Formats: sequence, structure tokens, C-alpha cells
Amino acid sequence: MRQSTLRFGREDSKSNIAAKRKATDDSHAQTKRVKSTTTSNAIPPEPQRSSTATTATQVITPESSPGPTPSSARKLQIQEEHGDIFAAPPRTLIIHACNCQGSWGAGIAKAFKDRYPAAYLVYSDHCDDNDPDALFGTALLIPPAMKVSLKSSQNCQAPDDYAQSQFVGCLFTSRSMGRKKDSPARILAATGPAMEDLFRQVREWNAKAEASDRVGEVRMCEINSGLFNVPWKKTRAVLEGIEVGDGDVEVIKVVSRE
Ligand SMILES: Nc1ncnc2c1ncn2[C@@H]1O[C@H](COP(=O)(O)OP(=O)(O)OC[C@H]2O[C@H](OP(=O)(O)O)[C@H](O)[C@@H]2O)[C@@H](O)[C@H]1O
Repeated sequence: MRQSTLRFGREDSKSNIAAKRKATDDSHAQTKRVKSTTTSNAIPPEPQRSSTATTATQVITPESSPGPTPSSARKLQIQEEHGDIFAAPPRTLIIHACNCQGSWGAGIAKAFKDRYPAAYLVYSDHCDDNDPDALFGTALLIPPAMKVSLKSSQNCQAPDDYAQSQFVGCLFTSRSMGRKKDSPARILAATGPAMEDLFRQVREWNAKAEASDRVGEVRMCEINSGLFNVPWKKTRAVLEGIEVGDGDVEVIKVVSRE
């Protein structure tokens, strides 16, 4: 069955928030249906006061996890490059780290809000509907908007229409923000489960979508490394510990500014 897709004309692209909120209902319902099967976000407890972020990272890396890891298991690949993360083909999944408060007020999140106003509404509604503790360590896959506009309009203008042909992936790696953000250890502990939850939602989406609607390339900024204040190398190590199976996302391009 064809996936529900946000369908906005250019005339309401910026000016009619209420219409957008209504138009996002299908997509939001879709993401909420996906979300309703989300497995529990089993974040390890806050480490003791003397623990360092490095120690907490070790809690969730495969090297220290209980049980053997088959040497044949494939791991997620991270490829780093410079450029404009938003200059991406249609159906690219662009991932960023989010708080659970419904705010994309600063850093790259603000750029997402400016480029994807409908996606922001889906994200903020999702935060309204769910307790931060429940969101922490989970993800939200937001499907593209303005699909019809892209296909039918003779007047599509980049970057607005073009940008909204992409998926947005929200990783809930901190419950709050600013001075109330979680510790680096907690943010790192939430990052692996959140990414795995996002991959699960991608699998579910792709299984139902027509080939032309499936997630294409996957890219991400150096998540957690700005306002969340976690060294990128530590986040990268967590991500490279994620096992991937057939049909999973196998490569993420990390695109940072020149
Ligand atoms: N325009 C742009 N284009 C390309 N790359 C850009 C960019 N702007 C920044 N970067 C880079 O993107 C990486 C992540 O850095 P960020 O500080 O953004 O994110 P983060 O993951 O540490 O933290 C998330 C919280 O920040 C927000 O702010 P609020 O809480 O709303 O106030 C959210 O809502 C979350 O809560 C760093 O490499 C930045 O150099």
C-alpha cells in the first residue's frame, strides 16, 4: 500500500501553520504507528559520580557488552566528508540529535526548522505527546513533505521544495537542552539505542513503501558534538559499534561544514 505522504502546495509552504499541522496528521499518524511498536529505550543507569564519559561509553560499546560478538557481524560504516549537508538528493535521510522538549531552537536544529517547517511540527507534536523519559534513546523518522509539489509544480524553487523531498531522522539523545542537557555519558548511552530505533523505523518504512518512496542515502552531522558538548570521536565510536543486517542502513555519510 502506498505510504501516506505530506502533500503541501507552495502556497502554504511558509504561511499557514494550521494547515500544515492538519496536513501532517497522516504522516504523524504514520510515525506514531511506527513509534507505538518502539522497543523500550533501555538506557543504562547514570554512572557513579566518579565515572567519566569514557567509562560510560564502554558500557555500550560491543567490546564490553556481555556475550561474544560474532567476528562475521557487519558494523555500521561512518564516512566523513565536507560539504553542505542539506544539498542532498531527494529521499536522502538527514539525521540530527534532538532534545525531547520539542525545541529546534539553535545549532543545526535551527537550520532543520527553517528548511523543514512541517517536519518541525511533526517533531514538536511527538514531543508534546510523549514524556521525555520515554523518548530518550528513541528516534523519529519523518517522511518527506511536498512530494506532490515536487512532482507536479512547474515552479519548484530550491532550496525549499527540494529540501522537503528528504526524510528527517531525529535521535533523542538528551532529554533536555542548555544547562539542563544530559551528561555526555548519558547522551552517549542514548545514542546507540536511538540510532537502532531509527534504523528499525527505516526498515518498516521501506518494507511498506514503493521502491520510488524508499529511503535513499543516509547522512548526518557530527551529532552531539556542538551544543550537546560530546566529543565527536566518542559518538563515532558508539555508532561504529552498531551491528547491521541485510536490508539495513549500512553506511552513514557524516557531512560537516568546510
Ligand atoms: N547549519 C549547519 N550546517 C551544518 N552543520 C552544522 C550547522 N550548524 C551546526 N552544525 C554542526 O552540527 C553538529 C552538531 O552540533 P549542534 O550544536 O547543532 O547539535 P548537537 O547535536 O551537539 O546538539 C543538539 C541540540 O542542539 C539544538 O539546540 P536547542 O537544544 O534547540 O537549543 C537541538 O535542538 C538539540 O537540542 C556540529 O558539528 C556543528 O558544527
